[in-house]
Amino acid sequence: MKIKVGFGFDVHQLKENHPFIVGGVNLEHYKGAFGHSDADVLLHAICDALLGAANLRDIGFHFKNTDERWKGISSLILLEEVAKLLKEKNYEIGNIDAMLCIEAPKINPHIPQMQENIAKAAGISTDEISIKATTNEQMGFIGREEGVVAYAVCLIQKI
Ligand SMILES: Nc1ccn([C@@H]2O[C@H](COP(=O)(O)O)[C@@H](O)[C@H]2O)c(=O)n1
Ligand SMILES: C[C@@]1(CO)OP(=O)(O)OP(=O)(O)OC[C@H]1O
Repeated sequence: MKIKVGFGFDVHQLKENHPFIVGGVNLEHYKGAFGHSDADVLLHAICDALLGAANLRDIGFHFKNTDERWKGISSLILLEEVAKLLKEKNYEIGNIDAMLCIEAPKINPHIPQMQENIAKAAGISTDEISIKATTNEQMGFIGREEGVVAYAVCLIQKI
């Protein structure tokens, strides 16, 4: 069986009075992530990990940030499209492990809902989706809440 690994990274700026959507969950916070889409940093890192594993370029290659079709779009839809691209290449997703670097708010209470959202969009079990979070101990741009970061790795296999 051919197994491949993928890695993804994303960063988004935080701005006041913006929605803060992470893993398809709308977090209550005084700041939110800014981007062309809904700026879901977790889903973007996961999309890039999946695309990378299948050697299918990256999220910006498939969904250009100048294309009006993707303006404000839910990244759950982008993840669904990425899962379709992998299926067309006869890959199934094994597991995903992701790390969020977000100073605030607390992510832990929202992880089960994020797992549900990602499982539905990617077509895999919640048990195959791990999400973790850390602060940046008040240091740097993450610590000052100027931005947020996510990393993800995944395994995929040929069907
Ligand atoms: N936005 C966050 C950040 C962290 N967590 C959880 O808190 C633990 C401690 O975080 P430190 O950065 O102080 O090490 C971390 O391991 C997470 O479980 C969180 O839920 N949301
Ligand atoms: C998702 C896309 C497309 O709407 O826009 P953004 O929300 O700005 O996100 P980014 O992580 O910069 O990635 C790729 C983009 O093309």
